[in-house]
Amino acid sequence: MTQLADLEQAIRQAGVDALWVSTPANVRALTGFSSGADGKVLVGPTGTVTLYTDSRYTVQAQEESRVAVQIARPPETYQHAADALKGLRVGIEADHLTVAGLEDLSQHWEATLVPVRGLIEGLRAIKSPQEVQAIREAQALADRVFAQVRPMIRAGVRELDVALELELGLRRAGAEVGFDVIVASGPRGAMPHGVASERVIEEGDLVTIDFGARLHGYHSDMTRTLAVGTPSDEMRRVYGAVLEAEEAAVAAVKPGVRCADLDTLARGILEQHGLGEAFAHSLGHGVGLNIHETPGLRNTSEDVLAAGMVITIEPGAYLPGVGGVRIEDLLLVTEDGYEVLSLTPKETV
Ligand SMILES: CSCC[C@H](N)C(=O)N1CCC[C@H]1C(=O)N[C@@H](C)C(=O)O
Repeated sequence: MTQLADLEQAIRQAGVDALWVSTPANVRALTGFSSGADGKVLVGPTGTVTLYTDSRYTVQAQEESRVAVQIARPPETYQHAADALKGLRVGIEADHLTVAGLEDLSQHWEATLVPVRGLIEGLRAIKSPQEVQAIREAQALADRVFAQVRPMIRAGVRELDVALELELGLRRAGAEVGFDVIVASGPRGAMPHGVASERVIEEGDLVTIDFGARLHGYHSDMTRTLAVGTPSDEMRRVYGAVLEAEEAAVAAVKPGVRCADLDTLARGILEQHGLGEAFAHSLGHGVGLNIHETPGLRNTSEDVLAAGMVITIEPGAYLPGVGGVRIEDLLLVTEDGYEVLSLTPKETV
């Protein structure tokens, strides 16, 4: 729910007079239209916001959109906007607009098209109370589903069946499945994005489960690594190291902290345990309409934490041929620190 005043200021700062929005999550954030992928938005030079979509969505757009709706298909969409944009500098979303899309706009508009990056994404990083509530509910629902499914995670069960139960649980509770469920057991745990396979979980395995709900468009995200039976001493040591890094990074979350510094903190702890090389991804990310959004908690990030951001902290260690561990919490950055939204307990391994 991006505020119009903030949007106008960001557009001015980007040095453009108007903005053509084609990124689905940005379309949704600006308008409330839930089929963002089938809509485009023009923020005009006077600050007027128009949602363009086609006649399949007439009723839906009228019900959902907070802004004026124009039903049209390209090329009428472009022609409709052309007069208002003559001679202006119009921002286009460089991270999303295709080369073909750029050609179409150039053909129809007598305007200077200026690539902009991350303009609306930056505004979306700070969530409104309503957005926080949607994420909170999505995570609470995911926590409940995890508790229901937990007893079936044992030796002899396929990863796919664990994923299916999680998906069914989310669906039954009224949510969507936020992303392909990761269930990575035994040596498959060495794959950070090891989506559930036909592998049968064995005694002594660690099992990494990373899943999320999507509710009213907003995601949750959480990872737990569980032990089935007694894992090797090596994997128990790795688990302890990842837990230490996770807890230290969570404890350091507060407004004003540089995301790059948080990544360095967690990475440093894993390095002390000889697992620096094994931490094969960034520490975390913002969560909202997209599963991965601003801020980026990685060592090259310029982002700084601010109250109202919803982020993950998810260090991991991945040992090819052996296994892996990841522990992830979902956090709201508050005025004086943080609130952990993912309430599923971490197990003793
Ligand atoms: C396909 S959505 C995966 C959600 C998951 N919680 C997640 O964000 N993961 C899993 C391990 C790595 C991490 C990830 O994909 N991080 C991105 C932001 C990166 O580039 O490091």
